[in-house]
Amino acid sequence: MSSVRFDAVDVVFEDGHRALDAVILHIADGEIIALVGPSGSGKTTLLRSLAGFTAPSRGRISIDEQVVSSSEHSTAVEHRGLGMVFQQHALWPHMKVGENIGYPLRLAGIRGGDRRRRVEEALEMVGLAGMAGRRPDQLSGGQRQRVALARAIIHEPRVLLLDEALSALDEPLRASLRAQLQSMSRRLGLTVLHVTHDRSEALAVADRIVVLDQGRIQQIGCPDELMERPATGFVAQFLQDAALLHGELRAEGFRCAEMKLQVPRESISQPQDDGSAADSGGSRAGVLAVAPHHVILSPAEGDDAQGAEAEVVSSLYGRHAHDVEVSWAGRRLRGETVGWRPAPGERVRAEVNGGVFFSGGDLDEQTQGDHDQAPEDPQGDGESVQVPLGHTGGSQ
Ligand SMILES: Nc1ncnc2c1ncn2[C@@H]1O[C@H](COP(=O)(O)OP(=O)(O)OP(=O)(O)O)[C@@H](O)[C@H]1O
Repeated sequence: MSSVRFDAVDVVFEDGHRALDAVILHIADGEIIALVGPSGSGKTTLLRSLAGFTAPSRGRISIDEQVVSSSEHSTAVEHRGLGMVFQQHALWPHMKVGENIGYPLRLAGIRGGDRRRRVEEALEMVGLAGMAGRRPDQLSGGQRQRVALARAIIHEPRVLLLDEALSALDEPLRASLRAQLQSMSRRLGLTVLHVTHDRSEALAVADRIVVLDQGRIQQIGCPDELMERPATGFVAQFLQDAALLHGELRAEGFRCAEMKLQVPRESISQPQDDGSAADSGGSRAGVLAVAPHHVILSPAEGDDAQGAEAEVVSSLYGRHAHDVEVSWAGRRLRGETVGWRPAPGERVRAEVNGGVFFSGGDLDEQTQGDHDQAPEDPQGDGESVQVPLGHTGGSQ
């Protein structure tokens, strides 16, 4: 329904913490944007500053070219024309479902049959037709969340803001609501800003994904772009659980001396290609981001066993491919196996058949987050490992 612009927005809290740092983000009318990043990266702050709950310290936020937030001016929350859904569905327990959903219309002075008709339409839109007379405590968690969604869209918001709106739901309900959300947003032409911890959800529903880290935008792009051309090692690690290997890129390929690893040049992509010294016979130091699909594992004793020896650390079942973590020359790498699932402790052969190279990459010790002796990521989702790579994208 509307376009949104963040122009060089900083948010610095009273204690001096900079939660948003020079954020530039232009969202087109009708676009679905997912906002992802590690805990504390500024996702909720970005959403709250668009909603009007948090004021920028610098820069401007506009909806449809109208400035709603700047350091001098702030449009009241209720006059921004936004719909919001949060993780915990905040329904009024004493009101029936229909009254909950119709409340924004009541405030706007829309009465009687017109209001009832629009409530029924909104209920139908979220798959709850005929439930207007129920009380919230007679609904399941997923149904309550859909009521919250219906209430957020009933007054045709300019922008729909979702903060972990599906996170409290279990699969497969979450998957079906995800699909419903996407098709409903398309049908209504809604502009959506969706904050989520769930990387696969972001890739599934969004037109473009914004990756935030420490208040700065690392990359903005459609799912294919982010997966195939991550702008930084951080993005590759965060979205794909890529391992970051230090080494040198030469004409013949990437070499990581520490792991005695050689990856052929033709299977390496370079987002920052700058007339490569390596192509002209020189070499460049940097980092190879190796995603799980680049790590080829095979049984140690097989006829066609190749590569280096590695030990299986964990082995998780996957519907399409099993998720196998190995310890290889003191490093932890995640790989995938199909039709064969090795057990923890088993010796396997490991090879790397590709990756994305980032030259320079002033990495500090935290990059070694997937080192054997480093503290492990407690959630196993890569989100608590922070990698400050020199290059920051911030591209549009
Ligand atoms: N009112 C505040 N005063 C000071 N610091 C704050 C305040 N609100 C948030 N922060 C800090 O700002 C940073 C960004 O917080 P924010 O809630 O936006 O992160 P997030 O990416 O949404 O995190 P999560 O995924 O854990 O919800 C965090 O370091 C947080 O501690």
